[in-house]
Amino acid sequence: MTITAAPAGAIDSLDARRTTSMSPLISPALLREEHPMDAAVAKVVQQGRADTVDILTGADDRLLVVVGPCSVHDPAAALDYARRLAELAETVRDRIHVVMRVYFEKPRTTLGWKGLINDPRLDGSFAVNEGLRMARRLLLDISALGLPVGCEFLDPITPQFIADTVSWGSIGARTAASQVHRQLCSALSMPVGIKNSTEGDVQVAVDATRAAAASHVFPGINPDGLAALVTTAGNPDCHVILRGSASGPNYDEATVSDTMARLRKAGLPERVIVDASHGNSGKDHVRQGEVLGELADRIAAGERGIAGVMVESFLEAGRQDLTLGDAESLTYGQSITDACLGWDDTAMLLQHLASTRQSR
Ligand SMILES: O=C[C@H](O)[C@H](O)COP(=O)(O)O
Ligand SMILES: C=C(OP(=O)(O)O)C(=O)O
Repeated sequence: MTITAAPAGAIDSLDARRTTSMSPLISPALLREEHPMDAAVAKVVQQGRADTVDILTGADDRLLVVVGPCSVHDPAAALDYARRLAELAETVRDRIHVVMRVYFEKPRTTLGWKGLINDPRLDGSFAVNEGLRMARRLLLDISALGLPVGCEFLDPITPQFIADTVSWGSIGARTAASQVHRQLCSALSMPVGIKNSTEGDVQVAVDATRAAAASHVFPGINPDGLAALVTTAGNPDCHVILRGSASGPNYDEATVSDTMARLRKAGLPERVIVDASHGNSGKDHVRQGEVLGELADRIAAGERGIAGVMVESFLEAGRQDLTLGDAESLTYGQSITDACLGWDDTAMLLQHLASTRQSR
C-alpha cells in the first residue's frame, strides 16, 4: 500500500475547524514574578490552611466560616468588603475561623458572565491576562489584611497562577463528578471542599473526596506554562460540602448523618461543611440567615460533624443583572451573580454564630 501525504493545509482543516483564534497567555511564573508573595502573606496563607485542617480533624474546636461574595466583579468593592470582614474576623477569632470567599471563576448552568479572570472588563472582551493579574493582586491584597482566602477552582490551568495564595479551595456542584477536577484536587496544597451535585447527589462528593485523596498522574502545565506530566501525592484534606439542590435543602440532621455514614463506609473522615446558600436557601439570600440560625442551634446542642459553613455575602444585599459593556451603571458592592446577604446582616449572623459557639 502506498501512503500519500495529505495536501498542504488539509490536516489543519481537520483539527482547527472551530478554533477561531489563539493568543498568548502569560505564564504562571511571570505572573508570580510580577505579583510576588511576601513573607507576611505567606504566613497568613499557611496559618489559614493549618487552622482549616485542624478544624477538619477536630484538633481545633472552632467553626470554619467561608464567607464573601458569590463572585468578585469589582476588586475595589471586594477589598472594601475584606477590610470590614478582617476587622470582624479578629473579634470572633477565638470561636470562628473566617476565610473570605474570593471567587473568580463561575460555572454557569448554561451561559452567562464566567467571572473576573475570564472577562475582567465585564464587556465580553475576555482580557484573560488582565483578569489573572487582577485576581492575583486582589488575593495578595486581601491576604495582607490577615484574612485567608478561599477560591473555587474551575479551569484546571488557573491554579498555577493563584493557588499559592489560597487557604481553602472548592470544587463546585457542576464539576464534582469530573475526573479532571478530582485529579486537580489531589495536587492542590490546601484543603478543598467538594459539593454535592445540583441534582442533590451526595455520593458523588464522597466519591470525589476519596478519589482526590489518592495519587494521580495527568497532563497539566508547569510554572513556565509548558505542557507537563503531573504526578501528585493525593490530598487528604478534601471534604464534602452540602449545598442542597433544585429539589430543596439538604442541611437537615438526617442528611448530615447519612453523609457521615457514607464517609465512614468510604474510609474517610466524618466531617462536612454546609453551604447556607444555593439549594439550601433556594437562592433566596434572606433564607441564608434562617439556615445559619438553625445550624447554630444544632451545633450548640451538640450535633457533631458540621465543621463549617459557607455564606454568600457582599456589601449590599441581593443581586443585580449585568449588561455587558455597561459596568458603570452597576450598584457598588452588589452581586452580579447569586444574591448575597448584605454587610449588616452578615456581621450580625457571624456574631450570633460566635456567641452560640461560646455556649457550646
Ligand atoms: O454560585 C453561582 C451560581 O449559582 C452558579 O455559578 C450557577 O449560576 P447560573 O445557574 O446562574 O448559571
Ligand atoms: C457555584 C457555586 O456553587 P455551586 O457549585 O454549589 O452551584 C458557588 O459556590 O459559587
